[in-house]
Amino acid sequence: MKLWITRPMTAEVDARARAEFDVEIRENTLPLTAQEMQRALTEFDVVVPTLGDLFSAEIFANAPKPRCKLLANFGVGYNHIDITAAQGAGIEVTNTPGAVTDATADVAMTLLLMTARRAGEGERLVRSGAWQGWHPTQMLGQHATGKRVGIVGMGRIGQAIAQRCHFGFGMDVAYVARTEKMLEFPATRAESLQSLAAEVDFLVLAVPGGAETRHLVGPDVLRAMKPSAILINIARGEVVDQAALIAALESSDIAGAGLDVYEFEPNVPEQLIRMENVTLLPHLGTATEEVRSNMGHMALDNVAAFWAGQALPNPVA
Ligand SMILES: NC(=O)C1=CN([C@@H]2O[C@H](COP(=O)(O)OP(=O)(O)OC[C@H]3O[C@@H](n4cnc5c(N)ncnc54)[C@H](O)[C@@H]3O)[C@@H](O)[C@H]2O)C=CC1
Ligand SMILES: O=C(O)C(=O)CO
Repeated sequence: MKLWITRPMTAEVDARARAEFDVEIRENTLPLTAQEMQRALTEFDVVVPTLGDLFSAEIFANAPKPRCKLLANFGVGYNHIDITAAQGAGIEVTNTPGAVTDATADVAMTLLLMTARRAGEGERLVRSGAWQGWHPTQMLGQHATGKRVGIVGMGRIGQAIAQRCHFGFGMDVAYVARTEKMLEFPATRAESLQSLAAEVDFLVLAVPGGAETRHLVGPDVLRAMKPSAILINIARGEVVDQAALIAALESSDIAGAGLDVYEFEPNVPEQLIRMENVTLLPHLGTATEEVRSNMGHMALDNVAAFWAGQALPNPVA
């Protein structure tokens, strides 16, 4: 079996891959080009892609009889792969659920606290040398403890965020979901995203990306939010209509935003970069050595199961 790992992984994952498989590890850290995706489908039996590798229907259509039989995605989000087209081409897809959950929830809390407490702005002030010292009304932010948080996408990460908000910060938790969730702490299911947006201090996005959630948060939802509210997005950039978000921030319809992901990643609009009330992180959700190793092992477990003819541990859809 020929395996292609499309980015360098942590040392332990690379070492395991080399020990267990006939593997080529691509040195480049940028997304695959269309030509490389064709190569992935025609020259390898199994490929480990990741976010940014846009395996569109067109890519699969251009490789009608692919050698590749498994895309073992590195990451839980798989909105960059057209699953229907992959399956139509006889290619299975797996992902890495669970390995990412706590780290991504931690980054959601980082963004929430940094934005509410103006931590990025404060850091920039200290580094600039312009800080003139403490005084009672210096850089007043928003108190987070005891406030109301609304979670959009009450899955693994959404629930881990809700848990942190409830147990760590005594927040009131509300959410939108198709079904009521059985949780170990109190949380209210809102009737709609619009009504949730209207009643919370922090609106946190944790839904998968893809056509179904594209621009889920647009002008209507942003207008419904309180002027004091903060939007947090750790999901996917396109879940938010970025132009509408910029407009809402510019007209003070909302108080701020904490973003780990962007609609046209890694392109971040100048307007957002200029705003002091926006915290901007470079898609750091799972960026720890431990978590990236766990994700890599999970992807390789799927590869190994596939090659042994066993049931795939983490098939998507
Ligand atoms: N910033 C980062 O580095 C990371 C971002 N992510 C993103 O987070 C997403 C969620 O991951 P998990 O929690 O593991 O997935 P999950 O599948 O456990 O949870 C997603 C939840 O969203 C719900 N949902 C889907 N559409 C919805 C809608 N329109 N309204 C309300 N709820 C909706 C689903 O029913 C599910 O409960 C991933 O798909 C990925 O895009 C994941 C890991 C790291
Ligand atoms: O797992 C994902 O979906 C990510 O965004 C990065 O870990």
